[in-house]
Amino acid sequence: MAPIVNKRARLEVNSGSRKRRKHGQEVNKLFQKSSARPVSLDSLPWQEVAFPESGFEDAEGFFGLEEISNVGVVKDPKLGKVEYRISSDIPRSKPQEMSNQVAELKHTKNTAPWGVAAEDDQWEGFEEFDEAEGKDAKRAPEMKNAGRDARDIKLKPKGRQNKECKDLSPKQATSKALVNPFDALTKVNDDTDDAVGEIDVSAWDSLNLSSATLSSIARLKFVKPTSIQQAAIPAILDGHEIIGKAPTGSGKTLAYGLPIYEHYLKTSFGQSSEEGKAGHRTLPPVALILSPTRELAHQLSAHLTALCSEPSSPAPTIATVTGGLSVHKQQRILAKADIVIGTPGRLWEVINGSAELSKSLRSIKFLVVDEADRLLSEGHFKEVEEILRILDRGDETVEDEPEDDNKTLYGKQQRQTLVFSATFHRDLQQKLAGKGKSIGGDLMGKRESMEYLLKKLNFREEKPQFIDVNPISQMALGLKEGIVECAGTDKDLYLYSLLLHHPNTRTLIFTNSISSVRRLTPFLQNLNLPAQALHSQMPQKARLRSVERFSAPSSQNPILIATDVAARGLDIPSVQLVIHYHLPRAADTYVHRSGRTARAEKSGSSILLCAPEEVQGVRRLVAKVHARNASNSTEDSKNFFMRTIELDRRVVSRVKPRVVLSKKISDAALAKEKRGHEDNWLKTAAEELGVDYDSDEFAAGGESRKGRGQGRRKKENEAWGLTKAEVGALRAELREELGKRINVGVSERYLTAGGVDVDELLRGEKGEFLGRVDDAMQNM
Ligand SMILES: Nc1ncnc2c1ncn2[C@@H]1O[C@H](COP(=O)(O)OP(=O)(O)OP(=O)(O)O)[C@@H](O)[C@H]1O
Repeated sequence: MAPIVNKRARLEVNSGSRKRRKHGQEVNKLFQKSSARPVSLDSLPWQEVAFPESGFEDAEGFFGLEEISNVGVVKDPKLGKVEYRISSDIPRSKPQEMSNQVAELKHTKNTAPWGVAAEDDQWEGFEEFDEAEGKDAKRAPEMKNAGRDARDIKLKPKGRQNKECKDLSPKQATSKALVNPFDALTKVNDDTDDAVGEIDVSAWDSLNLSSATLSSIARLKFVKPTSIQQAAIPAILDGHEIIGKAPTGSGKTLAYGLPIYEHYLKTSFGQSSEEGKAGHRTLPPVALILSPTRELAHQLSAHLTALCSEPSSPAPTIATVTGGLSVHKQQRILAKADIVIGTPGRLWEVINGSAELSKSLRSIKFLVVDEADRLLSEGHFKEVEEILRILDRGDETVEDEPEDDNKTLYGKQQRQTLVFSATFHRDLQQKLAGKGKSIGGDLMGKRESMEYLLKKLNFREEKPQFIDVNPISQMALGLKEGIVECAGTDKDLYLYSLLLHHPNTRTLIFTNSISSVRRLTPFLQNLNLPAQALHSQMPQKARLRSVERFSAPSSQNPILIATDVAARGLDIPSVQLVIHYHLPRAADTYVHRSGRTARAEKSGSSILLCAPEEVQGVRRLVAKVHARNASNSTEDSKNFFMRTIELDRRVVSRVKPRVVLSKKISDAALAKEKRGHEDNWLKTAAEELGVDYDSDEFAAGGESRKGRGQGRRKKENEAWGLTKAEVGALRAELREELGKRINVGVSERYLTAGGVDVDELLRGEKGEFLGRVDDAMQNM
């Protein structure tokens, strides 16, 4: 007879006495308590039952059986499913103890060798599970395999069963169209499975989450909910609509992600076995999540995938719909999705062309608008509006439409709209908070209003709940802010010097323009710094590749130069430094850019390179961003939200030659590239007009033109005019410069050993604020 693979949970090792039976029942009760946590089958230290030395020869058929002690099997009353639980009230057996127990078992006469105590088996749930859900294809693989012939079962290495499932559900694995660079960011360390059992998540108890969700949270090792999660989750689970405001990096994604998952689980277990047999959920999507950028959409997808990868629970299919990928492919993926995440433009394109998709999205339970102030701002709202129009289209025709089961499940009237951001415009915020007059100075403009938001988003509730977990500040607590003053023409020099002062630091540099990203990337690469570019005109794959390289744990000294496409929502672990190469155009942009560091209660620095012509702007910025802080601070502290950082001028002047050389080389390459594009364009235009085109003549004409930009054009022409040999010579010179030591005084050392303690400067032990907040406010 072929061996059977099976697993059994065992509460009591020995059988027999009434006393022991009673103890077993008491133990079982402990597993019903909320402190008992669900665990995934694979995370348990299953022990193979050793073949008995004597007396049980006829037990051959049970070879391959694995057992576990002190694990309860209980039925989750909320989800109606059976699960494995461990309790901190019951000490877990160590492997050694377990093998002792097995040894003991071998000599216990009336106990079967595979660990099932003949009388004392407290576990009665398996049969119930089999009966109720026996045909459900979504059961944990081990459960499905129980009792089957091993020839039908693809065995995985012991202790690593279902590993792929941990990273990605099978459905996700097959539907995944593109490698998501954010997968690595949210992947849970598989090697610490055992430790998962030790994570105490009792701090989440008050949120009333199902044990499957708690199990996921334990796997993510989130010991307690963040403030926004604590406040928003119960309200969402109670069916309310939410406008949530919380600082950057404070866990807003899971504030809506957890209720979505909870709802998904609830409705999935409610599916009929016929639907289960079909291999995927046949219900419409649970949620539609709108994101302002492609990168954020992919990151949200990875974040939710990590949450929803509980091996013993069904996993939702998450479809990410962003520009840069094939519409048809995305339509196919979307058709099977349980959770849809997308950027509004592409999403609209994809669903607009399909009546079926539009129809199924009209039945969503949750509409999430992440980074809402951005998505609802002028210039971006149109596409969101189009999507809302599609979602609500059925409203007028609802009476004519035949009754549809899907609608009764997530009827349009039951849709919950959830809106989140770290920043909201001042007027809107005031109105949402139900306060009268704005105290002024806080972030934000004038256009938006409560009525505007309510009207635009078609909230079902008359007044959604406004949750603001930190009315004082949008900035993360662990963030230090600083300013480096320099001439506008010296920004490249100071940027490089600053980077030298931060060796091995994951640094994100923000600029206001794509052309600056294009220029600074080769400039830093020439200086042997591994800079990556990110801007909206890059092809999608290159964008994802840049993020992937920047966030790879193995990257040394990673640097990403980006436009504000990376300012919102990106959650790249261990970004320690954000540099604003240009003063951001709006105060909320400054908040979001700076929020790429100091996330999840970590610390980080945000440093602004400030040219004299930007000083007024910086003062206004400080006044806006820190106004509320200032009004809550003591007289002494309120002047120092941002500190000036004095870089060692000797260092700066010594690195200048290499900076000049690197600039010349990158300018030459860019000028040639630009001229190449222009030439092509002009040649085509000239051909169409039937005139001759001479590029030198055109360049000379450009040079002779007077007015604004003349100096820049002249420089561009000079850079373009450099020959290959001249560029080669510059490169050789630069190599030599880079090989030189930077002598910074009495003790000669490489700069990378850390000449100036920028952190000390940011702590305020040196340096002084560029402008007083109160002065700045007077100047507004
Ligand atoms: N309860 C928790 N405990 C510990 N870490 C958490 C918890 N919830 C979320 N995190 C982690 O905190 C980080 C930031 O979360 P998230 O990206 O959701 O922040 P956010 O508030 O949306 O930020 P932003 O405003 O910049 O978009 C993530 O790495 C996430 O995994």
